[in-house]
Amino acid sequence: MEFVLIAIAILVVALIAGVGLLVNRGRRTTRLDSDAARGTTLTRPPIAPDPTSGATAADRYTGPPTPAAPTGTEPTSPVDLPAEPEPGLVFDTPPPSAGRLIRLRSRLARSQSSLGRGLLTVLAREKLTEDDWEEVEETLLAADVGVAATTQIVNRLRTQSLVLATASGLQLRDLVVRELTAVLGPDLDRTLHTSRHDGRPAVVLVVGVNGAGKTTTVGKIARVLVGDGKSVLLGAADTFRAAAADQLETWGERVGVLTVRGREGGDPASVAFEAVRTGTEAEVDAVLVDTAGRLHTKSGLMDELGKVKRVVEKHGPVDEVLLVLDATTGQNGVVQARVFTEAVEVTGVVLTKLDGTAKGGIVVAVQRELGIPVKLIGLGEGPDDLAPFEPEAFAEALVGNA
Ligand SMILES: Nc1nc2c(ncn2[C@@H]2O[C@H](COP(=O)(O)OP(=O)(O)OP(=O)(O)O)[C@@H](O)[C@H]2O)c(=O)[nH]1
Repeated sequence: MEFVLIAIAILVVALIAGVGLLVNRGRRTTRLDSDAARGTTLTRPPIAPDPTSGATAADRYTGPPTPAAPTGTEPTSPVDLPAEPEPGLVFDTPPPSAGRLIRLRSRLARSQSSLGRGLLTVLAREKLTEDDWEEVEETLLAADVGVAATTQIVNRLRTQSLVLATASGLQLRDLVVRELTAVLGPDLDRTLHTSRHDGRPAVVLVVGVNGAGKTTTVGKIARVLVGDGKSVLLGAADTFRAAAADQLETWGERVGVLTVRGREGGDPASVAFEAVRTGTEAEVDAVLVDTAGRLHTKSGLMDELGKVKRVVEKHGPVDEVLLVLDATTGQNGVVQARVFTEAVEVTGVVLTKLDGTAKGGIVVAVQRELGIPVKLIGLGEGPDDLAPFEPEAFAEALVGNA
């Protein structure tokens, strides 16, 4: 009887070990060296062993493949070994970011039909009455453009009533595109600071409320940068939710970039610090740090965010603090944003889920009320559904074809 019990116990242990090995296949998480924050680990993408030495390629891996440097210039990263995926595994090669808004413009269909089409339908009427102008105003307000910008657009269109009366469909469309572009802040600086400078990587901190799309956005930005030929390292400073770190590692592994993560419930500032330290040693172009979602109404959590930034700044200034806002939350996003800007100096907004709303005008309200440029927009759940924000292309997409 005893033998049977012992045999069963051995079988169970062997089974658990086998399942563990299968689950972890392809994921290499190693503890960082002794001066790393307690419990912080580094996940390397799965890559093939180097047959010429005892060490595996993973041991020597320092970043994703570096694109060929133009002749006469030095490569920016010390990568001496192109990362080769394990046999059967291939890193994704994301498309470059240029022109994405135009390619993804159909995702704005809901805003296009209610805002763009709505405006054109009213303005095309033969003689515009007071009721018609009220309808124009309501259309803009319903799309969350905001009161100030709505007044500006209506006033400018009214002064052009004579032009409107004789305009062709195409001229009318161009006029509406022009007026929408004007309120979208065409002159704001939307540069995403993700290039190495002063011998260190650019550091990007991503913040926002729960479920806004932060982790997804960090993953998408990593793909944009890899697609544009840059080397990246990810920091999973969302220690609140282990699944968020897993999610980020998966994004990283798909394009061959490293992820630094911490223990669940650990200190997010330590993880962020370690991520920047590791990225600096690996000489990557940019370190992207994901933070936990936090309610703007919880002052303790907002203080924690301030601490994460201060600790990271021990390495040097943070280059970008991107606030991720869910476009479907409408004007509430503006309220959230105001509180976040009090805790950390936000340098740009990423407006996600614009594909799922008819309120594309929220871009205008966010920028005007906060004075912070929208730098990127999320247009879907797909890995490459993130586009740099371009006012004119956005206005064109909202209005559609005449
Ligand atoms: N339709 C659409 N969905 C999006 C977009 N961006 C993110 N999502 C989805 O939004 C959900 C939440 O995204 P996460 O990235 O997990 O959000 P988070 O802010 O990191 O969440 P917490 O860590 O809980 O705070 C996911 O289902 C994403 O696929 C977008 O641009 N469009």
